[in-house]
Amino acid sequence: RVVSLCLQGTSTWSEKELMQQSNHQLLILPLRNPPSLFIKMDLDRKVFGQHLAIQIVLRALSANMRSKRPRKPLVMSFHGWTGTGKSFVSSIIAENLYRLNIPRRKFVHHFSTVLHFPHLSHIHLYKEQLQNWIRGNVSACPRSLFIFAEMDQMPHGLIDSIMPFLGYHEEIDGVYYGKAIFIFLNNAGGDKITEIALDYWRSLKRREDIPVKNSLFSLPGGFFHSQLIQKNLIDYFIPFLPLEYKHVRQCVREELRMQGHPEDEDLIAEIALAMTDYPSEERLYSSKGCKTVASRVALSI
Ligand SMILES: Nc1ncnc2c1ncn2[C@@H]1O[C@H](COP(=O)(O)OP(=O)(O)OP(=O)(O)O)[C@@H](O)[C@H]1O
Repeated sequence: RVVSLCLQGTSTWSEKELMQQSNHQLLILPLRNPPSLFIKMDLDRKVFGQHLAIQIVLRALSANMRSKRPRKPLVMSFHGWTGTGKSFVSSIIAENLYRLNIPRRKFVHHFSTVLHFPHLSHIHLYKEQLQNWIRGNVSACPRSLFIFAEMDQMPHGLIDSIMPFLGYHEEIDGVYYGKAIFIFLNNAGGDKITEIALDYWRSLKRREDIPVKNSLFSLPGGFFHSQLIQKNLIDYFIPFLPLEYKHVRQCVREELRMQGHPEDEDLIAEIALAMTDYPSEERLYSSKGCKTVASRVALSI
């Protein structure tokens, strides 16, 4: 009966009231607005070692959501080593933007370069499909969230094809894009971020003291040759720091809890120690972040 769902506005309908509306063609669902309190609680509780990323994400979201009619869509680019929480944070954002437990596939669109755009020779087709997908979904639901994984492997021409949607336009062919949110996930820049974190550590400074405005965020290489950068369409470059022993311990503890096992301190220390492998001398960071924690816990129990 619910033909189309859409997330909009600041309505405070209850779930029951929403269900009563469900015979309408278009069901407008309330967004969490302002979202920052809920997201902040979730990010602070679930994400370890990423104070910088959390801080910037929260500022970015509240700036965008505060405005009734943002002048451009919010575009954030997450950078960092594998397993540091880029996808995790984007799913927390997705979960928190919407108040109800309704399938999020209507509003949250995930693209994986490897999965969705595997053949370079089909790039013209992909461009058209991608533009149509974005246009169609934003015209149905202005507050749509688009998450692009493995952005650094995406063919440049393809990224550039979504450029018109990311800029300052009142409307394009009758569609307003200012409420859409785009998140790009990248490993590009991860080594540089680690280098800076390491410098801080070596000069006995706390990583929490790395300022938000740091040169590390003018990141090089990979998809940065794209027009997205040259045209300044990315609003925030968000660094994900490499995870330390204590963060991996937190991930292991959380994983044990999730898998319903007691918190075995020896096992927590053993897994975290085995995973902290970089640099080879100091063994300060986990080069896989928390990515393999779940399987290691499953294997060890
Ligand atoms: N900072 C973190 N705090 C808590 N858990 C984390 C963190 N980073 C990673 N994890 C855990 O590890 C899993 C894998 O991390 P995630 O997929 O977010 O990494 P990623 O940075 O997106 O990696 P990749 O670059 O390989 O895609 C998450 O689902 C989460 O359970």
